[in-house]
Amino acid sequence: MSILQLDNLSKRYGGTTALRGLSLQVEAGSVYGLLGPNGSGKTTTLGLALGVLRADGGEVRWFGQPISSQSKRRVGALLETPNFFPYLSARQNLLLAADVKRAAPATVDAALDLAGLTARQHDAFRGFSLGMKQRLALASTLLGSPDVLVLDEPTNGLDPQGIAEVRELIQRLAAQGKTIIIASHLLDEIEKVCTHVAVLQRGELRAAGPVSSILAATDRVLLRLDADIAPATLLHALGQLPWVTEVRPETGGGHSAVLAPGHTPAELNRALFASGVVLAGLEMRQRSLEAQFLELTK
Ligand SMILES: Nc1ncnc2c1ncn2[C@@H]1O[C@H](COP(=O)(O)OP(=O)(O)OP(=O)(O)O)[C@@H](O)[C@H]1O
Repeated sequence: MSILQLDNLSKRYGGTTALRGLSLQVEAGSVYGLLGPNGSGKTTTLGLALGVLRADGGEVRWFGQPISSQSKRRVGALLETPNFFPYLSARQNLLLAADVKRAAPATVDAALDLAGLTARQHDAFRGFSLGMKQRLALASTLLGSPDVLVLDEPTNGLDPQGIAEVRELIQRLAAQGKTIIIASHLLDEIEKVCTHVAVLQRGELRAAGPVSSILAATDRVLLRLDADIAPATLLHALGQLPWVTEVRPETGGGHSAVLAPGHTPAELNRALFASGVVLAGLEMRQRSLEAQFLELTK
């Protein structure tokens, strides 16, 4: 089922075009990452999706329908860090937040539990670590038990420990079946927690799909030859395969090459064998998402 569908969304701020015809679809149960450098339009996308900003063109549909107060109740959002009262406990802060949201006070217990804060619920917010503070912020989005969470840069400003805690929490929420939409400029974050990714650059969609297929789209394989086969023979054979590109010698020995989407290392092995090249080794060497991201957004 489609949870969120953005169709041809556009947004300008005065002379700045923040989004240009953005379309994407988030399916139920996915952890959908919006990845892009600063200023690429991630926050604008989330603001439009949540109905906090008005689009200049295009359409937003939640659960197959235009945004409504009913659909808003099913979505918990964390766009900026909420202001908690430093001297109040985690529990008291959440009870206040529940009151503002008109969420049942009973959902506070579930939110504390999911955020792993039950044992510290009576401690004052001011004594919390950065990670705990952010987990409390996430807990506040869970009030009212929304099906979907929308998080803008959820690990921004956290120390490594805090980042790990928040990532674990996001993974826990995903395992519970929540659909999660995360904007981030961190490749690592998207790679670690997301099932799907949309890459934005200057307000335009550059790539979208399952994280695994975006990774697989430019797989690099390492090829090692039997000692009695000349590298020139390999290079000639590779030159006959239009779906093999970027062939280069590797410093550690052997050659590497990139396979076009849809082609597998096994297929390469068969094709080389058919042209008389026997490989001593064939190893998958995925390029890091970082390299791809840099390439996509350069
Ligand atoms: N209120 C605003 N007024 C004018 N320009 C804006 C406004 N909000 C965003 N912009 C511009 O729109 C573009 C997209 O910004 P947006 O905040 O959506 O990007 P982002 O990817 O979320 O970046 P960041 O991570 O830095 O927030 C940028 O060029 C930004 O300067």
